[in-house]
Amino acid sequence: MAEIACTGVSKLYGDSILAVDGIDLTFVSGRTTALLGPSGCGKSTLLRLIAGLEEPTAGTVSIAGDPPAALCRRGGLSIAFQDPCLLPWLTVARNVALGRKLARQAPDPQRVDQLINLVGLGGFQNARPAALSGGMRQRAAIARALITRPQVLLLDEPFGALDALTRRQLAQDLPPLWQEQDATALLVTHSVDEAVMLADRIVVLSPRPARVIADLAVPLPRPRDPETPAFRRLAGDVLAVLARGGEQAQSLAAQ
Ligand SMILES: Nc1ncnc2c1ncn2[C@@H]1O[C@H](COP(=O)(O)OP(=O)(O)OP(=O)(O)O)[C@@H](O)[C@H]1O
Repeated sequence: MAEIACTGVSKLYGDSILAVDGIDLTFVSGRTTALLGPSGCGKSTLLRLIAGLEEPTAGTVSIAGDPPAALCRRGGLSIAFQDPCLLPWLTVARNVALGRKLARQAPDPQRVDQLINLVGLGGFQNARPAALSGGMRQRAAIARALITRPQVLLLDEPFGALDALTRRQLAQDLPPLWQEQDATALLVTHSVDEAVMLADRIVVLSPRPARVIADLAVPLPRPRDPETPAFRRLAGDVLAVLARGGEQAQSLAAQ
């Protein structure tokens, strides 16, 4: 079990850029949470703090009671960024397999194949990144993040460069992959539909500095269809919360 606990987490860049302000959140195993907020609000900063890539200026982040670095060292934490960061000289299969090598796990060519097929790259195992579209590279990066069967999976707008149809397909196909292994998954997004499609829980953040303005359950069965009335209703509610958060921040700034 890899419960993530953020306690009073803040991040100040330099003297004046407060990106994250006093976040208290717990994320439990087997659940997918979307961190939703307007552009520049501090979502990626919060994700980097949880990954241990940056240190908070106040508060603490722990995973299963330890600092994030402890899980990283054991290969239990994977992160996929919007920029896929594939190694150009390696094939798709080798890029995906690299995830296990870096985590010092034994090779598992069968899982490499399975994941490549699942993200819709079947037939491109031997292609190099230069021969792929941006969206295909992103899908390869998602497969690489999943190859270690991580206990914690952090996704920073991983579907940003994908077309609407592929996003929808991956949103259906991917969550079962990390749910079956009881991973604690966090997804950063500014798309309400993506949050409702993928998550069990949506944490809505204010404009910078990121503060929690709502913490909502997504009680929709899977697979989800964005065209259904229940989906549209929930997406509308979330959007209203997001818009209210923006208005509150503007009126505070004006005071
Ligand atoms: N290394 C850094 N040094 C200084 N300021 C930074 C740094 N990283 C982020 N910031 C600032 O912190 C704020 C939050 O940035 P962050 O990337 O976390 O937002 P975001 O919500 O993920 O944005 P987007 O949705 O546009 O990706 C921004 O004002 C950004 O300029």
